[in-house]
Amino acid sequence: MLDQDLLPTPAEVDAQAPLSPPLRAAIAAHRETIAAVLDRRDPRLLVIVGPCSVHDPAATLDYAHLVAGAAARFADDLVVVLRAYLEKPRTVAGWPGLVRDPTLDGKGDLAAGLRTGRAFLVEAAATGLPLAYEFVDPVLASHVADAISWAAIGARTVTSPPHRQLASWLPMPVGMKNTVGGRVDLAIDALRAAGLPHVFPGIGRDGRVAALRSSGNPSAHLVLRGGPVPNYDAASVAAAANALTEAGLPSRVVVDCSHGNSGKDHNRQPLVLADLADRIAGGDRVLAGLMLESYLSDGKQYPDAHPLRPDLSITDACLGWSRTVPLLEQLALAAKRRTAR
Ligand SMILES: O=C[C@H](O)[C@H](O)COP(=O)(O)O
Ligand SMILES: C=C(OP(=O)(O)O)C(=O)O
Repeated sequence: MLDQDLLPTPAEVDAQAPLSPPLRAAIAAHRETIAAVLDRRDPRLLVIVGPCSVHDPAATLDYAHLVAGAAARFADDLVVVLRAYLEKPRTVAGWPGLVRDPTLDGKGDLAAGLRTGRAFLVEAAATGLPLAYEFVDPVLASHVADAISWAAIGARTVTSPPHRQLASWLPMPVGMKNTVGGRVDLAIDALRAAGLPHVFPGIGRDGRVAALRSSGNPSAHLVLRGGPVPNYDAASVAAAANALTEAGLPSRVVVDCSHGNSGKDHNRQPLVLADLADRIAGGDRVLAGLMLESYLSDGKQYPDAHPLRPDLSITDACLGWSRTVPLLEQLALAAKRRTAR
């Protein structure tokens, strides 16, 4: 029995689910808008919102249309980006995401996962929303990167040199998360590495292993996601901003209201957000953006639930859409007040 399956190349998945020229132009414009928010050339607030993971593409597209409606409504004050996460980094083990296990049964049909995932990204991009993606496996980056407008290097991979080098090559702003243990200094090391040019092995469009050459990511930034204790409070954000300045980096941060900042309790996300919204309304300009884990319905289910609900997260618990809309309103008002100051 063969112990390997050949995967479609980036060019092959692109040919099956291509991005049209207008969509490519829209993605280029989204990347520039997000970079402008991070540079304070655009006074709006970045809001990265969406499910922990995509397990049902059709239901996630329904959710994306709701987000697109809200994004248009709040466009004067917010730049809303959809979490379109197709790979999940697990602490030990667990469902690794749609690309790695599209049938959710452990079969690991990566070829199908890449095709399904790519088709989802193209449809999600067609809603007009910028897409956010955590690049978990650098080998798969070239299959999806052209559809993505904001990237994360996550808390479990931020210390990895291949991920830092990948970030230096990715053509969109990349958020580096502090580690699971709460280390912000290691994320700052990652930002410094991502800002530099590198030559490193990766997968080219034809699927061959290639020497990729990067010129450094000009829009890499810090994402505070909490650790054993939260780090969204004013003192932690100020300490992170000082550390960024000392490292010669721009002092702007994105704060993740979920993960270590919510203790993985989705009911705490609105409390975290309310605190941040107050500070933004009060004129805090270090806070460039926020992340929220939100989906159609509130909470989560186990991935082996029968029947599996399309509208409920199978990884981290999310806020339901009806609880998300008032939070977007709150953030839009806070951003408007900050701009008016
Ligand atoms: O964001 C999702 C999870 O927090 C991440 O993939 C880790 O999950 P785990 O600790 O349940 O493996
Ligand atoms: C896994 C995630 O975050 P973190 O790396 O902060 O745990 C995520 O955002 O899905």
